[in-house]
Amino acid sequence: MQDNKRPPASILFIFGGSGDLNYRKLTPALYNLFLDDWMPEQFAIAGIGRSPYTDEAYRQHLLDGVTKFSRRKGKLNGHWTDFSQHVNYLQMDGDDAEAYSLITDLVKAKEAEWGVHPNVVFYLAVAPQLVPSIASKLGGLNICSDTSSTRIVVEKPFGHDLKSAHELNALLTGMFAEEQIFRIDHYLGKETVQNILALRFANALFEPVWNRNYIDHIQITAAESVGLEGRGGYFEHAGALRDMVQNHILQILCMVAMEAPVSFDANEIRNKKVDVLNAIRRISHEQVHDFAVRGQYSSGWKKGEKVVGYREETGVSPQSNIDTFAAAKFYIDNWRWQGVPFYVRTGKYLNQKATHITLQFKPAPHYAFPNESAESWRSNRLTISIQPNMDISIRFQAKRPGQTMTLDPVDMKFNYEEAEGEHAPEAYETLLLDVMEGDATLFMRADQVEAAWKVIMPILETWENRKPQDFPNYAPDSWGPDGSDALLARDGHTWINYINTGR
Ligand SMILES: NC(=O)C1=CN([C@@H]2O[C@H](COP(=O)(O)OP(=O)(O)OC[C@H]3O[C@@H](n4cnc5c(N)ncnc54)[C@H](OP(=O)(O)O)[C@@H]3O)[C@@H](O)[C@H]2O)C=CC1
Ligand SMILES: O=C1O[C@H](COP(=O)(O)O)[C@@H](O)[C@H](O)[C@H]1O
Repeated sequence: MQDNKRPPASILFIFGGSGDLNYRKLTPALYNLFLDDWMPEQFAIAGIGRSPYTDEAYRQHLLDGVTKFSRRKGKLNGHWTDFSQHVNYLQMDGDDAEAYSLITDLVKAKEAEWGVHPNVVFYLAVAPQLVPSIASKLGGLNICSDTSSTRIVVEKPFGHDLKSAHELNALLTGMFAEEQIFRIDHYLGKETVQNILALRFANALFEPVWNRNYIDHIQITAAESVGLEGRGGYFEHAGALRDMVQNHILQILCMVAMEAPVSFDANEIRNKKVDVLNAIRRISHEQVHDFAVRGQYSSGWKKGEKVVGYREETGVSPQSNIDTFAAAKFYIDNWRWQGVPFYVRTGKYLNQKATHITLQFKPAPHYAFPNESAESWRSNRLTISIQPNMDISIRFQAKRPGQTMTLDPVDMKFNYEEAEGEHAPEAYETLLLDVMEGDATLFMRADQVEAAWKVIMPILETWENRKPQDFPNYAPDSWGPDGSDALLARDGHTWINYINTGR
């Protein structure tokens, strides 16, 4: 057992307690924190929704989710009964102001029972249109004026565009202090994403070459092998650029490109990241065609199974112009990154589930190896695999054994799980623990969210106004539309598809 410093006494209210996110992610994460001894000594969890559940039926429903989705799978360690005694269900409509007395009553009861004033966390795992109504009612409760112990967690998507994100920020910051607001981007809770900071700033080895003098270009891929999984209704109002690039991919890009922080203070890290977003070159609507590519999948075959096209998915318009694939090229106009393109892409139904970052180094200044092709320099790169593999590998040229000076690309690899010998926590475990501890480092600040929207607005607006002539334009199991390859080919590059193919 680790010697954990547990958070103080806490009550978590989960709006959307009867929903999918809680079932699949939040409760499995909380239960894992409990098994790993990270939950507070005194804690209570109240799921909130309109659906009727008795406490017992609700706990049974959550156990089903834990059994299916916990990283521990079958090894649940038999402590569910202990854990579930801390869980209750509050049947209430978030739009009904009167019903909020259920919340204040529970806080008072726990305060009396525990003899301490607990931290109170309101987790809004509900559709975005419900957030303003619930947040305003919470903002009116006395407990929310205690800025040190009451927190509100807001799920993605944070706004639909720059204007709505700005309005939502105004509403939230009108009721809560910024330090009470935790805007989730679950990629920031992933171990391998956090490890980018350790790799860069805990080692003197990499930082000297981490700039325009040595790096030719950077690729960030967040490929998904799954399709919509019944989320067509949501995706029709989102698209891949909104769903993945505005948040997760731009946050990864910030981790790769930011300057060294002076400390791990939440605001210090977030200042450095927002500097990156503000330095991303704005592209005009006319330039979008040269800098971004969109795609939508057709029907076809996925690992031997017939799958329907996006336009045939439930909840999707047969004429839909929504992007299920997005790729873009960004430049960061600052001293470190001037002239270095950052290529990013994401898509549904692609060939692999693979999220990775590749830093392609420049050619050596003089290449005295006559047997090698002009392209050999491309073998010099560093790849950070975020998922499903969790590793960092450096590819470089080495001499092939024998009497001639012939080179082969070889990989030097660090595998996170092999090295650490234990299962890494899920992103939501890390983030929920941080919320209970009041550490906002891995959460988005208001200005970060808006700066990220500013980066993608020209692309979004252009795509919304100019309908694509060629949708659907990629097949399931592929790597996206031809235009995505053309985006890099124009600069003389190709996508590095999957680090484990050995290419
Ligand atoms: N599911 C996932 O994997 C992910 C989800 N998210 C985000 O999390 C949020 C929730 O998503 P998800 O769980 O999938 O959505 P669901 O549709 O599964 O759940 C919605 C929840 O909201 C509750 N709800 C709806 N109306 C009210 C109301 N008037 N008062 C109280 N509760 C209400 C529903 O409960 P009831 O019907 O009982 O009232 C239900 O619990 C969304 O913002 C989504 O984008 C983000 C990342 C991943
Ligand atoms: O936020 C989202 O992320 C998931 C991908 O998350 P991952 O942790 O499995 O990589 C994506 O499928 C979903 O569309 C999006 O809303």
